[in-house]
Amino acid sequence: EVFSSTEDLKEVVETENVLVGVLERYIRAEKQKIKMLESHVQNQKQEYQTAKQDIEKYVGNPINSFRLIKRLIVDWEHMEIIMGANISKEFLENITLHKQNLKFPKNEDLTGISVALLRLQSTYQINATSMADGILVDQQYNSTLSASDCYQIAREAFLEDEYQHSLLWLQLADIKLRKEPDDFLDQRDILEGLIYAAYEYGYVELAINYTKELLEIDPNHQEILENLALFTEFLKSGRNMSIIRRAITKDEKLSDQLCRNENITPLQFTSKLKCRYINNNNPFLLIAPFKVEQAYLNPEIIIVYDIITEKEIEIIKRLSVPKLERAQVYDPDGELINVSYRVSKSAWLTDDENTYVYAVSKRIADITALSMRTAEDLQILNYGIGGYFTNHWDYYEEELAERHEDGNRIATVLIYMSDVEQGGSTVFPRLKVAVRPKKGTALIWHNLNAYGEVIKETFHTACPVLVGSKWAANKWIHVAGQELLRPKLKNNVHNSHLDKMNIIVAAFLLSMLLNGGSSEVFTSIDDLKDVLEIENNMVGVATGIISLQLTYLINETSIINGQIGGKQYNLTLGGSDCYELGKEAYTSENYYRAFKWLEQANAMLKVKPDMYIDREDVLERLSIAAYRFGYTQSAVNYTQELLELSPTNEKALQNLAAYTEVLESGVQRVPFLLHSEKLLAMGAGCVSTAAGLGRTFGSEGDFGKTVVGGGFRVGAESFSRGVRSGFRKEVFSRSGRSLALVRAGGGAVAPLAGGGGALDASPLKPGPC
Ligand SMILES: O=C(O)CCC(=O)C(=O)O
Ligand SMILES: [Fe+2]
Repeated sequence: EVFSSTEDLKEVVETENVLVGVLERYIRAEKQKIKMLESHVQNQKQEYQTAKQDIEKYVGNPINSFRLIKRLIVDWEHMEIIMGANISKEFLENITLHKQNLKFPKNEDLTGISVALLRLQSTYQINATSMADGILVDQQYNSTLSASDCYQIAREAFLEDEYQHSLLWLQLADIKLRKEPDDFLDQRDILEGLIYAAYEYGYVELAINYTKELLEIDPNHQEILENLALFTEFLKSGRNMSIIRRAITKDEKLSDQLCRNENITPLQFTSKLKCRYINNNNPFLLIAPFKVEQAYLNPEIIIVYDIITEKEIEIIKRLSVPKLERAQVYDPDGELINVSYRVSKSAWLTDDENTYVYAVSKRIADITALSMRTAEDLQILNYGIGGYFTNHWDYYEEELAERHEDGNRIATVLIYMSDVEQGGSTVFPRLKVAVRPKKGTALIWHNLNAYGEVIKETFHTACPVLVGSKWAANKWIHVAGQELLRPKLKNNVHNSHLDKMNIIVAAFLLSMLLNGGSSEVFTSIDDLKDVLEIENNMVGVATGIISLQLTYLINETSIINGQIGGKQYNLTLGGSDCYELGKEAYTSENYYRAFKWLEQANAMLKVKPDMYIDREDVLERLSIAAYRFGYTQSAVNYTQELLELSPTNEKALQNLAAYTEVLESGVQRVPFLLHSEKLLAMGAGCVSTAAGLGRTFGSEGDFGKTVVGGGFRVGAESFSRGVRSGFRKEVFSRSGRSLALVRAGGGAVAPLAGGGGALDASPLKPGPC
């Protein structure tokens, strides 16, 4: 099947080119044959003319006699051979071979593309005449349809029981054929079609008229004569044809309107929507925040600009092309099936097959503040002409959701990887929202609310592509794995465990894993260990604690002193624990939390050294975390402290120079804090409310302040990935795997020293995008 994606159709264009080549060679060969026959015929004619003047004299010449006889025996035999040469056979075989090896459309493609045209007609309200003249909505294109094209569409419409469409296309074919005769189409074919289409549509009288017209041309057409009798009898009986037309639902009507850019939520409502920058307190987003526009407030649908680069799009498209297959949907039994209401091709790309795919997933995690652990692979979509996906929800319904081990699809990230010339919008009929595809932009929404319940208003449609090609990618994020990020979230699978998954449990885990714990604690959380899969997993617990800190506004000191969830626990943290937490925050690029934990670690280790921990390591990381978060003065101070311990540390000296230069340049690096972070920074205690969904896309407001950095994104410095365990000293400066900011050959960190274009101090402005 080729009609459902532009990518496959592109290859079909090449197929046609190859076949045209074969046809041309065949025509040349046939012409050559005719040419040979012609020259022989000319010679013979000439001989005859000469002979005719005096036949007796002619045959009296022995040479002439010999040539006459030879011509008729030998030459004539050659002529017959040439005449009988079946040149076409070889070429036809060649064509058959090409059809097998090249991408070649089948009958189902003709049906598919014809049905697509009918769909475009009804969604975009285009009449057959306009379409045949190349007018699509309000654009004139210079491709038009001939009589036989119109006839073919009518035929397919008839086979699809679309009799009204069939009738209209046949009438058009009729008009066109009268103006421009066609080798492959006969007036009688059209009339026959008109008779049946009119009859099936319930226009019996019209069917009779066409029958009479056909009988004028072809008076002995037996079948038609019989029909005439039947039709006339039917008309006399006074009965009515009962035409069954499918009722169109309110959602369908609204979707069609929205696809046409009609009936979109009024402006006075949308004007309340804001454009903002998000960073989710993620340092990467701090450096290069994403521009976000709200498409709807509640449920929130956001549009994130420039989520993916041109290069990433190109690579992702290239990777997916060989994998594209007809997109399927789940039937109620959970089986994947082809359906006529989803017409596109799709391919799945895994994070580990390509760094660009991984980079996109990682960025989605940053933006949504959701874990990608149980997210589905990236689904790439390519729609052909008329390709669409009718109203649906992305979440699984009822039992299907219960059966899915990672829970339901909590959120959808739909990335547009192309612009679409006409059509192809994503529309939400119940919200009256329509979004036009824009290359590089993503549409993000939650399919489930904070309690894990489905949001029915997310019903949506991918409108048929009218002109152009549509590339998109879906990332579906699942419930499982979001427990720490979405504490209120319930889902069918993990419900019972999630109820227990609260701050107290985190405290238990903390005490167990960081301090050895007590047997009493062990038994009470035994069942949870399996569910959470974090036994002996320092990273998991550390990440969990950092997330919980933000959700419940627990500052470092409280945790260190065992005050969690309004209770005093019999656990305290030492310098090494704080260092572990700081390192983890650093690794997950949460430099603010890293700074806070490492500051604690440094202070504690100063008073009470730990034989396994080198305070230089702590200070180096601490100063870099400070710098990355925007605390340049602290970065300077801690680097100076490091230099007190190790005055010749080359990298520390270079970093100090770099930090000082930034400070002196006067560029203000004002850190962005989420509301909850601000409260935390102000020393608020434990509060009972969770941050909930509001956090997902960051809070509004402060982004107008100075943000340092430029370009699309600053790449991740992954020095500690993969060496999380046993990582102590070998990772740090002395091992040569530099953490330093100043590195030869650039690397991930923006250049700092003079002339470095990356330090763009111009503030980003709030306001509509
Ligand atoms: O392509 C679009 O605009 C939407 C696609 C979609 O809704 C889906 O694949 O689930
Ligand atoms: Fe969808």
